[in-house]
Amino acid sequence: MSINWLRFVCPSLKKPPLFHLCHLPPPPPPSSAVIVAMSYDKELAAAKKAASLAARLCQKVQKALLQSDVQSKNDKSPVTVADYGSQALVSFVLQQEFPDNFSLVAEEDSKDLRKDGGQEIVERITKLVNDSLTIDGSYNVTLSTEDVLKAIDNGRSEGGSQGRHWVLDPIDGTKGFLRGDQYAIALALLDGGKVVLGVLACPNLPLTSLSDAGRHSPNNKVGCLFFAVVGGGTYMQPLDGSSAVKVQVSAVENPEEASFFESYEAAHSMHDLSSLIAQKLGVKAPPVRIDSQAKYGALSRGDGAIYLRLPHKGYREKIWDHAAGCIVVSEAGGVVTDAAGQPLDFSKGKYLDLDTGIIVTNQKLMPLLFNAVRKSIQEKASSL
Ligand SMILES: Nc1ncnc2c1ncn2[C@@H]1O[C@H](COP(=O)(O)O)[C@@H](OP(=O)(O)O)[C@H]1O
Ligand SMILES: [Mg+2]
Ligand SMILES: [Mg+2]
Ligand SMILES: [Mg+2]
Repeated sequence: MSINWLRFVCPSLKKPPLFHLCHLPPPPPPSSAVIVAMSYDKELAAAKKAASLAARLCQKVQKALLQSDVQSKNDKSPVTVADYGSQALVSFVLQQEFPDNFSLVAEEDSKDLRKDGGQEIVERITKLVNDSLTIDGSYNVTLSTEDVLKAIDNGRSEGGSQGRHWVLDPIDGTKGFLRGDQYAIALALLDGGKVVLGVLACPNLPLTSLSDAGRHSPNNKVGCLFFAVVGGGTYMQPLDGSSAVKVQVSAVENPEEASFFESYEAAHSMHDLSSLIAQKLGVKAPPVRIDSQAKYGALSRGDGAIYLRLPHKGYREKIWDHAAGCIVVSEAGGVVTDAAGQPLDFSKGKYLDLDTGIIVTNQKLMPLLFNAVRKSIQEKASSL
């Protein structure tokens, strides 16, 4: 199995804390104004379909990967046939559903695939995508390798504050995917620079809480689809399509009873800083380290109460790593801010322009968490 390797890098500080939801609606209009409720029904149905199809493609590849035991210890950010296949598939489905108004900001591009020696991998990706489309049966097409490369490159939009843009991470947590652990297909819709819809497919996330005893039992089914539309709450359903349930973040108010999530990869978040924060809060449980936006999904249903993401200096967060997760948590009653207490701003293009770190919890715990984060960051800086 061929695997190409990519890498990324690089953040800032400002303004007083606000504790807003990340997609906070504008202030209410005067009572005489006509309120037009925006419906995103068609977009939600398309996003769920695209993410579920992509999840199936990824599951197939992950199974083959694990069986053939192809893994790597290279610590650069990886990209696999499944990342490309997932992006091509989601891009194709969305373009079919919204041919007149289609803009996609997505993580991957076809540059490496078009290089010498890339043909074999492109053929594999094309086969995976066509197999997925055949199983689905809604589109009577067979894509060529060039169609697949174009579908991948249709994710080159820059996003921004005007109009609608889909935001896709075709596999978030590629390192987790390669290890056989957690990963997510994360798809969101921006409208006027705000996240209005998010879907998170988490093929390896147990349907029952991560905090439940016996979660490693072979009977514990995995595969969750979280979805949220602005103002409509957050729902979770099994990836196999059975019915959805509304979910809520944890109601824990006492930080000693809170458990928290952080990245599995220490390079993605400073584990020493989160331990200091946990210590200040009096959190008793050890951190739960998992890959990808599955953390946002798990938090939205109350598996844990806090998610801390504190990247090393210089790392710039990309919108596709947080857009879907942010609305999934905030519609479930949670709060997502940067380390300065500001809501995340998805309107500035591919990157989030934020103060070092992202903090996520429920509304009751946020003030305590925010203070602990600020104090810990100051202490760490003065000890250097
Ligand atoms: N040095 C770094 N610091 C912070 N995040 C990083 C990073 N290197 C990669 N990432 C991002 O972390 C994401 C995975 O998040 P997590 O740590 O929550 O699993 C990666 O997404 P991809 O796997 O889509 O590339 C990548 O965008
Ligand atoms: Mg990546
Ligand atoms: Mg990612
Ligand atoms: Mg990715």
